[in-house]
Amino acid sequence: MNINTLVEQIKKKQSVLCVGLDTDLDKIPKHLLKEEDPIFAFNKAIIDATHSFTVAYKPNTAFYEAYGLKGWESLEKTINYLNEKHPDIFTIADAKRGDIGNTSSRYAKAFFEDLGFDSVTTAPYMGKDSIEPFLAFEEKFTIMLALTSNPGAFDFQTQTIEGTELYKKVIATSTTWEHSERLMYVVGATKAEYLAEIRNIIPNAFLLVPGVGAQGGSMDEVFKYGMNSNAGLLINSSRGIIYASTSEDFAQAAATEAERLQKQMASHLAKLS
Ligand SMILES: O=c1ccn([C@@H]2O[C@H](COP(=O)(O)O)[C@@H](O)[C@H]2O)c(=O)[nH]1
Repeated sequence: MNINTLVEQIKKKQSVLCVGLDTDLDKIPKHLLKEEDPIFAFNKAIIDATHSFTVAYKPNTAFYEAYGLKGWESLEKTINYLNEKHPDIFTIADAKRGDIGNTSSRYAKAFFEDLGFDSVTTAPYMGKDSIEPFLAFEEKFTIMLALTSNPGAFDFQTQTIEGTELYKKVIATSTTWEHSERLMYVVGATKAEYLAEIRNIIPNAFLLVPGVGAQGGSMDEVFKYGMNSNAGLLINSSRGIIYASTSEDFAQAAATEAERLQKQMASHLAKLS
């Protein structure tokens, strides 16, 4: 996808909402378990109910890989459904990959070419040659973990090395790589107070921000410190939306929660031209 399409969608829908499809057979409504593919049936119902409030969907691949071949088929059906029905909605494979170059190039092929996602999340710990194979793909985006939402982010990411916090060094270094314009960054909503400094390093990049809702991050703080002139944000909610109800009314409840978040976002996005 072209970045302009994403920005147009944000302005049109007055939303930066990303719905996380972390679909768990132990949590979805029991009546769906009799379907041939309960995971896809659930995802389809969630997509049908929420697409007008959202600009992105993010299946976390762990929830599909956990069910082996069947899970991978559900993931493939989900991305095919999104690409056919909603080609203007941005798709994220939350897979957190990254390996030596020739292995990373296989991951990039799998998510960008074979499955057809617009973007994939990557872990930058192995450095430039582990990320470059993803950046080689035109009109695809590589979303690098920068400052994550979990408590363990303080173990390494915020540690100071030679006078600079590691996450800042990672972000700044990545801006020197070829095709760095195809990079986006994960910053947890639970770390919103760090966003102003992150914006000093990458004023124009899009940030994928998980951690509102179940993890306790504040959406208002994310907008306050992280918004740029294109919005520059994709704010993810997974459990808060898809499990808003675990009964037969789950899709309607998901739509109600997605609309509530979209309205909150619209009040901030109104400031954009
Ligand atoms: O720093 C990170 C990176 C990724 N995630 C993922 O986002 C969703 C969050 O789910 P919620 O249910 O809205 O808490 C999930 O897929 C995580 O693996 C993250 O939370 N933090």
